[in-house]
Amino acid sequence: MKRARLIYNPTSGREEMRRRLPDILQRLDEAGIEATCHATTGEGDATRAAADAVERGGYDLIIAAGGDGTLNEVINGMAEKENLPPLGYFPVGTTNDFARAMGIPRNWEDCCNLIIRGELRPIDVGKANDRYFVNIAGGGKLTELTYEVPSKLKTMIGQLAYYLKGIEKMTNLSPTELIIQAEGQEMLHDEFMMFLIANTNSVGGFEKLAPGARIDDGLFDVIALKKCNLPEFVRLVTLALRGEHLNDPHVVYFRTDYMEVTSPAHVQLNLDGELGGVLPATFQMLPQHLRIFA
Ligand SMILES: Nc1ncnc2c1ncn2[C@@H]1O[C@H](COP(=O)(O)OP(=O)(O)OP(=O)(O)O)[C@@H](O)[C@H]1O
Repeated sequence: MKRARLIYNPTSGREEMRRRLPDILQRLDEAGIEATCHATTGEGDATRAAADAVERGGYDLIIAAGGDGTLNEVINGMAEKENLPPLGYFPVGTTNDFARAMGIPRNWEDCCNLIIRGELRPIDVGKANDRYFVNIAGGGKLTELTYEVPSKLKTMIGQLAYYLKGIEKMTNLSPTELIIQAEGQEMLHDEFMMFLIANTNSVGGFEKLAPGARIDDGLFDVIALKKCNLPEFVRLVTLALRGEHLNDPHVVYFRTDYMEVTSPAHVQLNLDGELGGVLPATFQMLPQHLRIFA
């Protein structure tokens, strides 16, 4: 028997794990994986549970079940440790950017099969100051959308909640002064609507925002949007839906494995859709730091 630690957020998405847990445990058990469970109780709990599991040892794999927030917390609990077991993931959140980028299915049975089959893929992990992210880091007014959507609203209406909040945000857009210094790039000092540091090509449901980003290439794809007005912004969103925004003069795009961002303003950081501290920040790539069933 293999031993797994399953860390799940019972409130994720439409509270799917609450209903599916017995089926999942049964399916894994039939395939020789005995899982013990930890239901998260609030912010930071998945990080503690994952760190505990790695420290205690004896687990052949760790499984995270929840949205991008839960996955991010589990990775934060694991990333600092040695001898990391591989990670499985049940994407039961609202947006599930990471799962989309990795081709991890939403259906619980397919997810179980992926873990049972045991095929592993190495993934890059980004480090922003002392926290970790796998999908995306960012800052600027536009990126504040993700953590302003209340959890109850997400449970009720799913992804629509983000769009509603986005429309509300667009009416009071304001730029932020940023200084961006990246390895191998000229220093940028300008007013930006936002900056994004992508590790995968799936960001906020936009599959083509960072079309060249690869999870295992050891590089961040950095996209920064310079100050623009509302009509310009709407035009850029339309271009971004088609993946044709990177050559626009308002858009700065490059790849790097290390960068520093500072600002005279108070700028909150967004890491995988959750609050992740404030600027100044250094962003460092940890190439192929984790292995995931995918
Ligand atoms: N029992 C709980 N009750 C309320 N919040 C919780 C609980 N357990 C964990 N959380 C918090 O909920 C946050 C968001 O959860 P998660 O990302 O799993 O789901 P989601 O918000 O539905 O999906 P997505 O992030 O894809 O929008 C987590 O980062 C965690 O801090």
